Amino acid sequence: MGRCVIQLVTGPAGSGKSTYCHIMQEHGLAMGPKHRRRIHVANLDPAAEHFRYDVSFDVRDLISVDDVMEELRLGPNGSLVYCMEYLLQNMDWLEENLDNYDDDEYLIVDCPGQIELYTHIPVMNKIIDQLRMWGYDHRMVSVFVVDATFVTEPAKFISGSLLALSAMISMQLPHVNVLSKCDLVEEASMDRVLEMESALQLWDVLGGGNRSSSDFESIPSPSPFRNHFQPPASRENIDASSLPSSSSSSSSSSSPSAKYNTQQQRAASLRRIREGRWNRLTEAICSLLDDYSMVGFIPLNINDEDSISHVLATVDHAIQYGEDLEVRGADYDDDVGGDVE
Ligand SMILES: Nc1nc2c(ncn2[C@@H]2O[C@H](COP(=O)(O)OP(=O)(O)OP(=O)(O)O)[C@@H](O)[C@H]2O)c(=O)[nH]1
Repeated sequence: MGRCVIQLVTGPAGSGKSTYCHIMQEHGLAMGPKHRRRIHVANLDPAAEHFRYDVSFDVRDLISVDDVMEELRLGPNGSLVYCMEYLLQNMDWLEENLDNYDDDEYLIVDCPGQIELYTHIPVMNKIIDQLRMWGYDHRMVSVFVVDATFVTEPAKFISGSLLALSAMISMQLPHVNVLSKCDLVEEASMDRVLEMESALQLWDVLGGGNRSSSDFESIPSPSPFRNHFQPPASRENIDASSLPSSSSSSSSSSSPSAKYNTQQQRAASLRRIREGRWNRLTEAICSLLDDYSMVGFIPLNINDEDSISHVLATVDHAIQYGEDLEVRGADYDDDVGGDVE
């Protein structure tokens, strides 16, 4: 019984996990003769509906969300949790399927994306622990897929980074974050995002920082960032005493439209104060991500073979897959008289 290499593919719903699995399977077969690799793909998502890859084994043969919803009359989320706990109690099913692969084989597992399965009800972590006990400890890598549109808006960028961080910490495996759907993001904008050296810098360029409108002239146009952000007023200029008070509204005018305008001004001032605080909190989170170099993303454009190769090479590197194959190269054989296997 061997211990194949396992890529566990996770990420939010709809982020492109199944597409990633399909693309990698096709890419493995399309690689040159020296590197060609048969990539097996298994589905571990009991709620999956359609996928385009060839499935090696499928958890829905054991249990599916549809069956649980029908038989136990649970909702979709409760059914998913039930299915994963059922899998945990029937791990011999998984062991039997994994036993079909040898040491040199490569398996990608399309996992459910719900973050609750990794944090609140850490059922996926228990499955990973069991895999460790079966001897896959140094044979597993996690690939977290995030939609590229996540990094083109400040709030989504922070949310995506924290989700990726949370997945990395909970799974405790070599970890690669993949930015999917890069073909859908305008090239100029994507290049600019990828040029950024830090989360803080990216946050600033996306318009999250406390900046003046002139700073935004440097963002190339057309750019999705420009549409999504109106720079907030400077924090220093806002304090509670500057807010229009309700008493001033009655003294200035008693007409309904004047009252309405004053209320609008007050609401706008309060919103600016909140934005100032929110920016400071977000900057602190970005600094934390930067200080510990915790989150990075590898872009994936499924229409570009070089991009797919780069992602696969990065994942291989994270798990040191293929390092033992390097010594078999022709150059090395020549150097040592061809004695080395
Ligand atoms: N253009 C483009 N579309 C993509 C890409 N990746 C995924 N999609 C589309 O995004 C949608 C969701 O993709 P899936 O691969 O099913 O995403 P998923 O994460 O497996 O989804 P769930 O398993 O339902 O959570 C589908 O319509 C895909 O065709 C990509 O790289 N480029």
